[in-house]
Order: sequence, then C-alpha cells, then structure tokens
Amino acid sequence: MEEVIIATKNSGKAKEFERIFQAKGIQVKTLLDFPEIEDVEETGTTFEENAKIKSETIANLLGKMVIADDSGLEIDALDGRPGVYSARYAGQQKNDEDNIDKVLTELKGIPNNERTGRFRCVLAVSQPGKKTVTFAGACEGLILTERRGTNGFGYDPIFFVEAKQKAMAELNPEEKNKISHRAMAIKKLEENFTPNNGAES
Ligand SMILES: O=P(O)(O)OP(=O)(O)OP(=O)(O)OC[C@H]1O[C@@H](n2cnc3c(O)ncnc32)[C@H](O)[C@@H]1O
Ligand SMILES: [Mg+2]
Repeated sequence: MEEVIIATKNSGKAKEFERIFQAKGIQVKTLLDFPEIEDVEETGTTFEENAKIKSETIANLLGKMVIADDSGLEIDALDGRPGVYSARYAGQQKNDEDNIDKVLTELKGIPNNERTGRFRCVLAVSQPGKKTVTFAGACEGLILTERRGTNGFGYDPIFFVEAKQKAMAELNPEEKNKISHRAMAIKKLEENFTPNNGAES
C-alpha cells in the first residue's frame, strides 16, 4: 500500500494520520485534498455507524479504498456525552473552544474521582465491492477542571492521561500517537486488515 485516503475534513485528525502513516512510507490524502466533496451527514447513533457512513459514501464516490475515523469523548458523569456528538457538542459551528467550555460548565462541582472518561475511535475501511470492516480503539483518562497544554486538537487540553501525568495537549505528537485511541485503532487495523478482508459485498 503506497497511498491511503482518509475520509476526514478535520485537520487535527489529518495531521495525526499523516504522521503515523508517513513513518511507514505510506502517503496520506484526506478530504482536505478534495474540497469539492461535500460534508457527509453523520446520521448514525454510534461511532461505528458514523465511521461506516463516511467510509462507504466516499469509497463509492471515488471508487477506491477509503478509511474513515469517527471518534469522540465519552464522559461517565455525563452519561457518555458528548459521545458521537463530540464535534458539534456546543452547536453546528463545530468549535473546539466552545465544546470544551460546555463540558467544563457541565462538570462544575464534580470531584476528581468522578471525572473519568475516555476517547474512542472507530476506523472503517471500505473498498468498492467489499464489505466494510471496522477497528476500534480507546484511551482512558480524567477530565480536568481547566485547560492544560496547546498541542493536539479538540478536547485534548482537558483530557488528563494518568500514565503520563499530563494533559493530552501537553504531550508532543509522537507521545500522543503512541497512546491515543486513534493510535490503538490504527494498530488493530495494521494487525488485522488485508485488502481481502470483507471479501463478498
Ligand atoms: O467527521 P470528520 O470530517 O472526520 O471530522 P469531525 O471533526 O467531524 O470528526 P468526528 O465526527 O469524528 O467528531 C470527532 C470529535 O471528537 C473530538 N475528538 C476526536 N478525536 C480527538 C482527539 O484525538 N483529541 C481531542 N478531541 C478529539 C473532536 O472534538 C472531534 O471534532
Ligand atoms: Mg464529523
């Protein structure tokens, strides 16, 4: 495999995929390279459903193998929210800062030991004429009471990784890409995916 197409318009995700795949000699293209392709509506109720909707739509459109990533932050004290609504938690404008503010407000007064949560990522791989296959990854953490660090994207500044004693946004890209939910899902994909998976459509 020399090139992969990742069906994402999120530049933070795109950078992580580029870094991880380029280290393996694989070129990454994302939907940022295809500005004419419109947003795919994420009508599913699970990460898996949404990842499949994105990969199948774009694979059909381009006639090539496509990988999609649906991901988000699940917070126990909020019954799993923002979950699949992570990108648009504070509204359709998809603003990371507004989303973080909303989570911090909702968690006001919740003690540290109850601020558990996890990032989840489901990767879906679609090839024309074949069944879509999926790979999931997760990364456990605690939700901080204020922002720390400036690396990464999305909710990284308020996600505390206990093993590192740092916020995700305080880790450099290599460190994040060793432990993240996305890294875990990519690892599973590498270990289990061959282009013959999902043989019949
Ligand atoms: O659908 P695409 O085009 O890929 O881009 P998106 O931003 O809409 O992506 P999702 O629908 O999968 O929503 C994921 C949201 O979850 C959050 N998220 C996912 N992975 C993250 C990570 O590694 N660090 C911080 N936040 C993350 C972030 O707010 C994302 O916008
Ligand atoms: Mg999305």
